[in-house]
Amino acid sequence: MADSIGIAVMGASGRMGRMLVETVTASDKAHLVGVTERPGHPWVGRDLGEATGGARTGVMVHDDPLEVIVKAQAVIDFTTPEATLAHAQLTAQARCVHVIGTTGFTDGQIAALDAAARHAVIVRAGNMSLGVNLLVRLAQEVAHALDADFDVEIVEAHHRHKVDAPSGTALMLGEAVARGRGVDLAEVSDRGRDGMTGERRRGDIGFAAIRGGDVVGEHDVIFAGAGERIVLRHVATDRGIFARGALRAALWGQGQAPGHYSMMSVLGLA
Ligand SMILES: NC(=O)C1=CN([C@@H]2O[C@H](COP(=O)(O)OP(=O)(O)OC[C@H]3O[C@@H](n4cnc5c(N)ncnc54)[C@H](O)[C@@H]3O)[C@@H](O)[C@H]2O)C=CC1
Ligand SMILES: O=C(O)C1=N[C@H](C(=O)O)C[C@H](O)C1
Repeated sequence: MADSIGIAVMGASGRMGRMLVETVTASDKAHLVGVTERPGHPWVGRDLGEATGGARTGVMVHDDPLEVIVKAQAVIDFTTPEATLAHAQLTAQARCVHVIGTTGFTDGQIAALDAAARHAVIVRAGNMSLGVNLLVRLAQEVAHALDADFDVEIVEAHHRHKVDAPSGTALMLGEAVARGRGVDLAEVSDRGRDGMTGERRRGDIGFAAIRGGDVVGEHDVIFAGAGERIVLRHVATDRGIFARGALRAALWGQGQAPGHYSMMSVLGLA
């Protein structure tokens, strides 16, 4: 285990938490040093393996994040914005790499993460997959090549349990299009059309969200012009792509200077 880094997974019973535990456990570059769940969760105080109906692992489920952060070289966090913010205070104090997959932050919450990143390495992305991060780059280039004669619409679909919209990925794609056009997304973002909306405003970037069933995550960036349409699409069929990206970020973060990084840096696309 000399070269293996110790990882803590927050929110271990979640859809992503389970996938992260599996991915870290299977890795020869990292090992699990602890996991957490929210206070009151039935897994708290139990052995992780037994909680999932398997054999004992010796890894206990804690509801106190500090218990696991002090043992970890990297924390992987796909929980809620409030929990992630609380974790960021502790990872900054412990100088521990904090990989954040959580989405749905307010601008104020992101500013708080910027402050924590003055002391520790934070890698945060609304989508940790290689494919989506490449799509972000492509969307920026296509937006740069086209003018506002092409209307941009970002359409995303997710499972029925997702609580935030637009998705973190849709916002990454919107930011990329805005960057490509040299505009501020906040000035041109058009979300949640309903009723007598009036005609589409030239240059707006539209967002639409579909929720249903067990859709892992699908994103289209549509450039709609007169007589033609370009559609850039990513379809996720397995949450393993996000977990593998998060583990890669945790390994990449070791030895980096404090800062608030994205997956673009991890993947060498920055
Ligand atoms: N960046 C990326 O690549 C991806 C990001 N996500 C994001 O990750 C987040 C989680 O997604 P899911 O796993 O689908 O949700 P989930 O609801 O299945 O899991 C979240 C887990 O966090 C736990 N939790 C809540 N508060 C906690 C606390 N204070 N301490 C410890 N655990 C706590 C919950 O009990 C739950 O088990 C969402 O924001 C989602 O959008 C999801 C997939 C990929
Ligand atoms: O909640 C999810 O499931 C996902 N969330 C991320 C997002 O908000 O974009 C990434 C992925 O699409 C799955």
